[in-house]
Amino acid sequence: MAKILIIDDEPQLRALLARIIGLEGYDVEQAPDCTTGLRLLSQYEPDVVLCDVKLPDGNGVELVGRIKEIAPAAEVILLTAYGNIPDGVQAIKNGAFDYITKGDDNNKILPLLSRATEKARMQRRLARFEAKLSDEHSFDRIIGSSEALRQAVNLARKVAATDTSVLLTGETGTGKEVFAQAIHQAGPRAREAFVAVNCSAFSKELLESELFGHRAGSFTGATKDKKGLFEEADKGTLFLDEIGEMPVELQAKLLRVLESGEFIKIGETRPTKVDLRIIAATNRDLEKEIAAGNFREDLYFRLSVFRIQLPALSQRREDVAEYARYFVGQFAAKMGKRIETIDDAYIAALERHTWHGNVRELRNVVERSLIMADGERLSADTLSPEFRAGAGAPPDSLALDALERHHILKVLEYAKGNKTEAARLLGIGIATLYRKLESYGV
Ligand SMILES: Nc1ncnc2c1ncn2[C@@H]1O[C@H](COP(=O)(O)OP(=O)(O)OP(=O)(O)O)[C@@H](O)[C@H]1O
Repeated sequence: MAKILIIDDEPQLRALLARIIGLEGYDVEQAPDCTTGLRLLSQYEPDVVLCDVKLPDGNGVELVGRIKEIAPAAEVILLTAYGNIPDGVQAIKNGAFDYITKGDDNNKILPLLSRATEKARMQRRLARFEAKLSDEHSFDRIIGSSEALRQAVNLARKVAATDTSVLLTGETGTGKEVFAQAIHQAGPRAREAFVAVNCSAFSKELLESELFGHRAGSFTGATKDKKGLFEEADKGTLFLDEIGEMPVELQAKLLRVLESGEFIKIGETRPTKVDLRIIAATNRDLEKEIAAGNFREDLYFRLSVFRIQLPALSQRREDVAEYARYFVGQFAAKMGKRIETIDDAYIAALERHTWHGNVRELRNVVERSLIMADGERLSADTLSPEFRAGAGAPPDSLALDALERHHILKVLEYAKGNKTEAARLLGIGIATLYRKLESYGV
């Protein structure tokens, strides 16, 4: 039930309003002055405050700012005296939802209340969503207790509080994007946008228009004005993933944006100003790329003011078991399965493996084995044959083929026959999947 707080010093009017509003199904509290109103604000947590202008210990117009400070999600409707429009206008400037003239606008109160409570509810929902999002991307969600990973987390926590550019380096799947988001969330721009772009996913022309935006008609196909990602990320953070793949000509333009905070949209002549934090990531050795003429040294210096190297999983095998348990819990919940025990042989097989795809590969392997799991015990049998082959089992290619067939068909069944999804889960190309299915006569 939506909650309404009425702040008014006239007892009769207050009681009348409370009755009208209460009859509509709202929960109502009353306060005769500012002091009581402010106290009730934190105790009662109203959705909407109906507030008079002239109060014994203050002025309602000025109170609006205080109310919004204490309860940002609450909406305020001011009750102004007849003919006093300037009060209402000032109240809206101070953050009020609207104002109504006492006595004159009685029929407007209920529709206005309904709109104000709806807005307050949306705001609460948004605040909860933002809190959940920031929790999901916080440093606390970064798994791994090895010394190497903890050192990287410590460095990231330190730099997060500043506004410095960060360069995250490390093999694919080591968590560069996870770190970038945590740095953003723990930094001064947490409430602003985090915009990620994968520089390897676009051709040079497309990447340029994605980043800078364009004016309609500036090139064939540019039918509308388009905001670029620099602008989308204004005041927030732009995460440039796979920066090593950015074409050299664009690197020069990026450097200019970093140095001046300005850029020119495609098809425009006037510069646009932006205020950004840049976090870049790469799995390439940028120093080698500089030597080979593929990366600009000046951009490298600019981006690598603070560099964090994320350790590969092969350098911290002690983390494998922790990731495995974490991902088992995550996927079991997602798939509605109950896993009571994880066999030691299962963990041992994962610890033996060489993880070229690092945490991402490990996560995918756990997801696949949960699809295979039938009971409440997760055994090494749920892993694909290559893991078991490494466990010292006698090589029996016929048995392996049969296992592989069983595994692939089960994954395909889980993916509801969607071959692209099955190939993704299996970690093989779609063409390989088709070849295998054909050999099984499927
Ligand atoms: N320390 C970690 N804790 C929890 N999850 C992690 C961690 N590191 C990686 N992951 C998970 O592994 C997957 C890959 O992580 P991410 O995309 O951040 O890697 P990346 O280094 O950016 O990869 P790429 O270079 O391929 O873009 C994601 O699903 C992420 O949630």
